[in-house]
Amino acid sequence: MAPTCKIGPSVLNADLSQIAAESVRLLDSGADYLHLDVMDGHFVPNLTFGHPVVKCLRTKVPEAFFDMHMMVSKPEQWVEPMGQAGANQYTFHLEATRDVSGISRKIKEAGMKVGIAIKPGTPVSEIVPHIDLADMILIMTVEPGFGGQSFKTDMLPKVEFLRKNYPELDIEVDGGVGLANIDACAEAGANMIVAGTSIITASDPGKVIRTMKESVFNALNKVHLER
Ligand SMILES: O=C(CO)[C@@H](O)[C@H](O)COP(=O)(O)O
Ligand SMILES: [Fe+2]
Repeated sequence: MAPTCKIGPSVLNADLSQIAAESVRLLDSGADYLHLDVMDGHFVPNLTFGHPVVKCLRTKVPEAFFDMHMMVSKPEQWVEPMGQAGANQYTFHLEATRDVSGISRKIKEAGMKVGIAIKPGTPVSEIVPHIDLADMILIMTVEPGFGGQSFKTDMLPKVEFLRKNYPELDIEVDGGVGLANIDACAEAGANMIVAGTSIITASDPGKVIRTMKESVFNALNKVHLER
C-alpha cells in the first residue's frame, strides 16, 4: 500500500504548561498526529516529560495518535509505561540499544507501533537490517535534543535511499522542517512530517499544515503516476 501523507506537529517548543490546550489547538488546525519528544538528560542534553504527562494528556485528547520520540538511553525501560499511558507509536533510537528485535517485540506486545530513529551521524545502511521490524523509520534532520535548530539538508539522501528501496515504508523527518524545505523533504520521499517551531510560532498554524500536506501529497502522487 502506498504511504499516506501525515503532518505531526511537535509540541516541544510550545507552552508546555498548556500542553493539553496546545495539543487541541494543533489537532483543530489539521494535525494528523502529535509528535511527543521525550528526553532523559542522558541520551540528549535536555529534559522534557515522561509517561505521567502522556497519561494526563491522553484524557484530554482521547482520539489523537501519539508518536513518542524517545530520546532516552534505556528505551526498553519505558515501553510498558508508555503503552499504559496511551501512546500509539514508540520511536526509539538505534544508537540507544543493542537489542533492536527484543525492544521491537516488546513494543508490539504493548500494543504500539514500532518506530526506529537515526541521528544525523548514523549512516542509513545501519538501519537496513532492522527495517522489517519497523512500522516507521525516523531520519533526524537535526541533532536530537532541542527544537528550533537549522534543518540539515545533507540528511535527505538517506530519505531518498529509503524511499527508492522501500516504496511502502512510512518515513518521517524531524528537525528544522518548515515551509522553506518541505518541498525538498517531500521530493526526497518523506511522508510523515514533524514540524515544531514552524507550526507553533505561525500566526495561522492551519495554513502551514495545509501547505505542507499539499507538498507531500503532490510528491507522493507524482511518484505514483511515474510508476
Ligand atoms: O526531536 C526533536 C528535537 O530533538 C524535534 O521533534 C524538534 O523538537 C522539532 O522541532 P523543530 O526543529 O521543528 O523546531
Ligand atoms: Fe522529535
